[in-house]
Amino acid sequence: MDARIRTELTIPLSLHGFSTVGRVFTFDGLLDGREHLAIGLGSCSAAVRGVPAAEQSPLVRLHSECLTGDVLGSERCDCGPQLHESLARITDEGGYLLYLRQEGRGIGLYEKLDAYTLQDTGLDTYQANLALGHEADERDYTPAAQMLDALGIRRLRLLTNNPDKAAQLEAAGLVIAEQVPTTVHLSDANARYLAAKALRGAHTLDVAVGGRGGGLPDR
Ligand SMILES: Nc1nc2c(ncn2[C@@H]2O[C@H](COP(=O)(O)OP(=O)(O)OP(=O)(O)O)[C@@H](O)[C@H]2O)c(=O)[nH]1
Ligand SMILES: [Zn+2]
Repeated sequence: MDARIRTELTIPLSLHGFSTVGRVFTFDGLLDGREHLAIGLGSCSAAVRGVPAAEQSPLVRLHSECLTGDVLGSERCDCGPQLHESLARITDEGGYLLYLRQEGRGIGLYEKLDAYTLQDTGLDTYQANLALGHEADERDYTPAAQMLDALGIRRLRLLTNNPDKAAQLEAAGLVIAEQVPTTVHLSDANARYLAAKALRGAHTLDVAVGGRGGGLPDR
């Protein structure tokens, strides 16, 4: 199914003292009917329609919504610092941040918070999803592929440590010229979470082999 750009507009952005300008795109025809956004930054903050993008490889981040991390600054996960890092790096190199409405790896906010309460009893982030009757990760990046297609992007550099994002975009026909890792934003509060991602979620996080104080715990 094809999607098309519905609206584009320029919005000045400021987060944790970092200011930039975003070209914000909305879409019609996205597979899951959710209100995902694409934000063009740096050299991609100007209108892009009609620009041949075939030979370009913009830096692209698929950022899954995390209200607790992105908005409230929760330290249980690394989403807030990753969002900040992504805005800065993409502004610098030129590309897009796709803000995907996939709260809680696709299970929604209330279910994620229920999963947090289970994690407080000892389950890891994936076990908690399963205990609630969900998949460990329910995200489908088909709408992201549709958005990139609507923006005229066929080839990109993907800012992620999650190989599933690259695999799903490639399966949708996009060319991943490079998988660019994000910084590992490790803190005492998110150490168990990042360890679970590295050990059980196959994320390519250097913390799995080192970390602070002799390495991360097993969950
Ligand atoms: N179900 C659930 N979702 C979580 C939890 N912690 C964070 N999330 C959600 O996970 C998503 C972010 O996924 P991450 O695993 O941090 O990162 P990623 O997007 O898979 O990979 P990167 O591109 O490397 O950052 C957001 O939608 C968060 O709301 C948790 O404990 N349980
Ligand atoms: Zn988060």
